Amino acid sequence: MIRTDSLQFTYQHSEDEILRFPNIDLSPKEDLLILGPSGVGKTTLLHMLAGLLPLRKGDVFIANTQLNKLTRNQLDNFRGRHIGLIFQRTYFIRSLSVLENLTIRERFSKKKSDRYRREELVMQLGLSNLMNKRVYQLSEGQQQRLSIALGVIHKPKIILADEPTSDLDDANCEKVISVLKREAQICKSNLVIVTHDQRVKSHFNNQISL
Ligand SMILES: Nc1ncnc2c1ncn2[C@@H]1O[C@H](COP(=O)(O)OP(=O)(O)OP(=O)(O)O)[C@@H](O)[C@H]1O
Repeated sequence: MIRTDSLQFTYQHSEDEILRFPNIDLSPKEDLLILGPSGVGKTTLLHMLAGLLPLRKGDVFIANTQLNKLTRNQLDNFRGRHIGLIFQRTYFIRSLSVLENLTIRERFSKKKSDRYRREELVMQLGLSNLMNKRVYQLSEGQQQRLSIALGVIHKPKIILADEPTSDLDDANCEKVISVLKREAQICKSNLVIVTHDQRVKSHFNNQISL
């Protein structure tokens, strides 16, 4: 469940540009596609939903937790446990293996490590044979699939994906969307995608445009 109320954001040194966002109200397991042209504030909104940007105006509730009522530590713990982030630019530990990156992400969530879940997920994403490779040895496409695995391994309550398909050909775009939807179903989470990729539109009924 995700609910936002009267969200606004202004970046420091850009005080004349106020970004205003429509309210969001998602029931458990509901998907949302957020569309909009470059610069309109899609990434900013996603970062506010993830508690990565301070909420100066407006509220975000995730599974009945009001993000702006949490202390910094509580917010970090909440994000680690309950939010799955798939960024445009991914943050791996490049000198470690695929398996080590996944294990660290699992540990960070403070949830019990689930070997079956990990093996099933990497198989779905075609990463099973790459578990002992270091991240710098992977191709771009393999790294992108790993970023999805890292975003969902801990079964988050919400999965937030920023432009997950923008650099992909049509076949891989379809594949990534179906993997994300399937993971959201398995994790019983809300899936929120922000994109300007019009190919993704037909896959989601629930859409807002910024
Ligand atoms: N750190 C920052 N400091 C100041 N302004 C910023 C900062 N980050 C983003 N902005 C500005 O805020 C606005 C919204 O940016 P944002 O990245 O959220 O847009 P977007 O819709 O995700 O764009 P894109 O599709 O190109 O990724 C833009 O005008 C951008 O220039």
